[in-house]
Amino acid sequence: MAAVLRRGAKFISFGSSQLLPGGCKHGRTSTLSFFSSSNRNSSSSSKIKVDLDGSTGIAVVKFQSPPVNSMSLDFLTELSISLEKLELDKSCRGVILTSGQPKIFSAGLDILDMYGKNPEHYAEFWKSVQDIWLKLYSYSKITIAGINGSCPAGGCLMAMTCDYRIMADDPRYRIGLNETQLGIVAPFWFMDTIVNTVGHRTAELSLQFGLMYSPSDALKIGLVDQVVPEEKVLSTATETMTQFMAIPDHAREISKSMLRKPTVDRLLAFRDADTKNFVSFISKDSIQKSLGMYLTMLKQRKV
Ligand SMILES: CCCCCCCC/C=C\C/C=C/C(=O)SCCNC(=O)CCNC(=O)[C@H](O)C(C)(C)COP(=O)(O)OP(=O)(O)OC[C@H]1O[C@@H](n2cnc3c(N)ncnc32)[C@H](O)[C@@H]1OP(=O)(O)O
Repeated sequence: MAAVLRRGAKFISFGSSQLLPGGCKHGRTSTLSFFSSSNRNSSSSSKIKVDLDGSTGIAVVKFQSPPVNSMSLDFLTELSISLEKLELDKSCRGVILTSGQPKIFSAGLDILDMYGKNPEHYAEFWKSVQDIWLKLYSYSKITIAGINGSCPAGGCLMAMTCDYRIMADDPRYRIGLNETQLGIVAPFWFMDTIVNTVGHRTAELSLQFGLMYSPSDALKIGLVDQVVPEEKVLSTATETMTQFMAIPDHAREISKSMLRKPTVDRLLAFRDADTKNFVSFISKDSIQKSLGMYLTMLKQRKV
């Protein structure tokens, strides 16, 4: 997996990979805001901000982990706690996942959690990735992803767990499972999720090439359900949520569960083996070396 850096171009190459077109640089500080109206229930951990509107039953869960909402162990833990609280909250009927960072929904798994750590850390990290997928893929409430930025790999996986995906119409944004472009293989449950979303043939091409789709191409293959101007992502998500809410909860919930249970059960059955596979794969010297080079390239990239 030789790494090649093409500076000055729109993409960076890692092995045969292309990084997403970017150019945006992000501040590292975050601003927390609070609502005081009696119908709103807001909470904010350092990386996840939750705003539950008691009058509509809709919670907006905003990722606020600068610069790129990468899914670190801390991020995943905070997200998991927030989702658990909302699932137990009877006043919440649906959750919109979106980003508070400009131009990025989520950069996927945090590479720093997969690099230079010990096997115990890799196992803990991987279990938290499995946990968030299990939670979201079998979430009883309605989930909508408001994809207001790029969304590679783990970011795409998280969006695919939702019941509906709305993406901002910006040709610079990309979404997809690009693992093969990084020289790694998407785990079987990532694969199951994309097969369930876009169908087997499209998933085959998508996974083998590690394709990253523009919003309009993602819409064509059914990876997202709607593409709207960026400023309308949240309002469209709210309107769509209202349509889902018109369906009796129990009937919708049972339908979702029946459709997704076999996929969920497959990970549950092989969870330990999957963790062992991940730890042994990510601990390999060759993989660590490649991840190190990839990180260096990300940090050096100036476009
Ligand atoms: C046989 C079976 C065996 C099973 C084994 C399974 C193995 C498979 C394991 C896991 C599957 C992997 C899933 C993943 O999600 S891997 C992560 C994939 N993500 C990416 O490749 C995205 C990389 N990032 C980018 O392309 C860009 O950063 C961007 C388009 C998201 C944003 O671009 P831009 O706005 O220009 O920002 P910068 O590139 O300048 O980045 C800012 C800052 O953030 C750091 N960074 C970016 N992405 C990550 C990341 N995923 N993790 C950690 N850090 C990240 C970047 O390095 C910059 O840092 P700084 O210079 O210090 O500010």
